[in-house]
Amino acid sequence: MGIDGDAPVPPHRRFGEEGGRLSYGGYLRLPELLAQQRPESQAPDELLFITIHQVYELWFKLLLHELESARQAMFDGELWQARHLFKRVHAVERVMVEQVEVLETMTPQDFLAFRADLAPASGFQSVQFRELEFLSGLKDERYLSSFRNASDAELTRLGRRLAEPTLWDAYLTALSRRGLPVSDAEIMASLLAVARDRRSYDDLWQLAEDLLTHDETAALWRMRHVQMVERQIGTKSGTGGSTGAPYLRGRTQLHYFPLLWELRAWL
Ligand code: HEM
Ligand SMILES: N[C@@H](CC(=O)c1ccccc1NC=O)C(=O)O
Repeated sequence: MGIDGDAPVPPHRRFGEEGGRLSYGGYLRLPELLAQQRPESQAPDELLFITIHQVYELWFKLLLHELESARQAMFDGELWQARHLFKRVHAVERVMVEQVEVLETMTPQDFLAFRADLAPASGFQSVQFRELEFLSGLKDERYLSSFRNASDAELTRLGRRLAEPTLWDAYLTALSRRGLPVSDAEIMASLLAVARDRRSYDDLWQLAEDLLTHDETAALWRMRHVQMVERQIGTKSGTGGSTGAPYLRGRTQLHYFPLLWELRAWL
């Protein structure tokens, strides 16, 4: 209660100088961060190109952090916590899809002014992107060879991601904690049981839907990326040595959680 006896007053604290230890730029390491945009060419749009990729890599870093926590929450049976984190993951993923539009303000002519300077670098070599795929369940070891120029630390990270459990492994643990069998032969029946008995299993159902949304939004990004690629380089091959758009179109068919898609046919 407040001093006058009726209106409750929330406790609060006024912040002052606090010894002047932290500042905005110091806390956010802005001198370091803003020194990392260094174009290879004089082309005016290269700053945009670098900036957008760095922003993606920051989002990738956050996604890896949140998805690791969501995986742990599923292992621990704390499904509410996993769902809370997936909400954030989905929001970031939607931003990542929308952000493509910013790079599409660049004309192909302006891209060509610096594209040759980039080869053989390419998105192929994004370690964090591949980590996200591995963590989500798409473990394709063939990509390790595309990381010729990766540092030892990066290769170690990828190797660890290959070895560690995926989001799907964690979801299976969550199912079995509730007494549902998860062997290859029984998993579809368990998924169907969850779908058909929402009174008992709604949390598990909603969590499966969260996984599916993660899968779907990743596919949306791939589709958006390939549209941008066709707009920028048409049928040219990629600086990373692939066929370009045809290779990327093939990757839009991928699913992190194929059983959740297959489930639809059995419902
Ligand atoms: C002008 C814009 C862009 C063009 C023309 C482009 C083009 C390409 C091409 C042709 C590939 C296939 C690999 C190769 O042979 O090079 C590729 C792969 C990739 N790009 Fe881009 N890209 C663009 C922007 C971006 C952006 C903004 C990101 C965000 C990080 C990105 C991330 C990736 C990733 C992760 C891959 C690997 C995909 C996979 O293997 O499934 N790209 N890109
Ligand atoms: N692979 C692209 C070049 C490119 O987009 C790129 C080059 C260096 C670092 C990141 C890139 N982004 C995605 O592939 C191309 O073939 O034009």
